[in-house]
Amino acid sequence: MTENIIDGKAFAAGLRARIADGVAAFVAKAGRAPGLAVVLVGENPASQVYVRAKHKATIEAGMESFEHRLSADTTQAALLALVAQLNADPAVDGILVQLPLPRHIDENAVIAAIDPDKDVDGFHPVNAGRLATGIEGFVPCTPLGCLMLLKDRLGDLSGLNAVVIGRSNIVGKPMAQLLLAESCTVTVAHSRTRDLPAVVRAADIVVAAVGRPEMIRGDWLKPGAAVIDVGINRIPADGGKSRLVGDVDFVSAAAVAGAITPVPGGVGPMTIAVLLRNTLVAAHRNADVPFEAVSL
Ligand SMILES: NC(=O)C1=CN([C@@H]2O[C@H](COP(=O)(O)OP(=O)(O)OC[C@H]3O[C@@H](n4cnc5c(N)ncnc54)[C@H](OP(=O)(O)O)[C@@H]3O)[C@@H](O)[C@H]2O)C=CC1
Ligand SMILES: Nc1nc(=O)c2c([nH]1)NC[C@@H]1CN(c3ccc(C(=O)N[C@@H](CCC(=O)O)C(=O)O)cc3)C=[N+]21
Repeated sequence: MTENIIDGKAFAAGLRARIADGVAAFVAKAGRAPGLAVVLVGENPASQVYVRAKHKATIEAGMESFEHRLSADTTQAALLALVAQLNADPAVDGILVQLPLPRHIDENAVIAAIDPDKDVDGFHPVNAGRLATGIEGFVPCTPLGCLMLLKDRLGDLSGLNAVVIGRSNIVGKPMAQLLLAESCTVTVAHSRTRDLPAVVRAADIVVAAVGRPEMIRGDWLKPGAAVIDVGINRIPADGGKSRLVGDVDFVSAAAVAGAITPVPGGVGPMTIAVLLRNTLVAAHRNADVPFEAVSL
């Protein structure tokens, strides 16, 4: 049974192709390419992989990529100075500071320093507030990518019971806001939730953003539920290697779910495609060019 698998990788490739068309149209009108600045502090191996993937996708979409790699001992003041420089640079439409940051740097202070209208991650409190109050702004890439996959598969989501497992500022909370705005009945579960399997069993939509390998099992699910697995967990595999698994036990869940995203190849590729989408939207706003949203 493979028809219930949601191919995020293919959906993301289609989205990136539509974005590339949008970039070409923007260049024709504005006389410049949209620009994305990515800041990486330190040598976290996973972060290096993501930053490389973002750079490649940015170039392939026809955008300008500005990469800033800083050493792990960079001071908070130096990072804030770089953010201020990027805020003031007219060639930079979007700014992403890769998380996590080294422990001696206050992530909230850095996020708050980014110009909200260049905050293509949607992490700034102004954008969180806009999302919560229904004002247009930047929506975090991972939850917006999850919503796109859900709407593509299910159409209208109104009235459905949705459970979001996880309440982080970058995934769980904005995911819950997006589902609420689609008129779902939303439950947000977390580490203090009592009887999580029973909560999950009531859900038509399950979004797992926990960071615990294969925690959500098929026998927790309501048959036919749509399952979106945000988790990215690297676990040991045979031969001293490692492999990537989600927060959902894919084999048991796929036997019960009506639709399910795999890991890898599900939500991860969507995150990067939506980052490009947000950057294209930012470029239109910054250049004062009207944005004709063609299913982006
Ligand atoms: N695919 C992608 O593009 C992305 C993937 N990720 C992945 O998504 C996952 C979540 O990321 P993130 O939101 O940043 O993680 P956080 O660690 O910030 O948040 C995890 C959340 O899960 C909750 N939680 C932990 N244990 C349990 C449990 N046993 N039962 C129920 N809830 C629990 C925590 O609850 P509490 O608040 O009570 O502590 C917390 O709210 C990770 O695997 C991460 O790698 C993240 C970003 C992008
Ligand atoms: N400021 C900031 N913004 C982020 O959006 C951000 C961040 N910091 N820090 C880390 C998380 C994580 N994240 C992912 C992006 C792509 C994949 C992705 O493409 N995953 C592939 C597999 C990649 C692999 O093989 O390792 C997949 O799931 O198919 C995963 C995770 C963005 N994040």
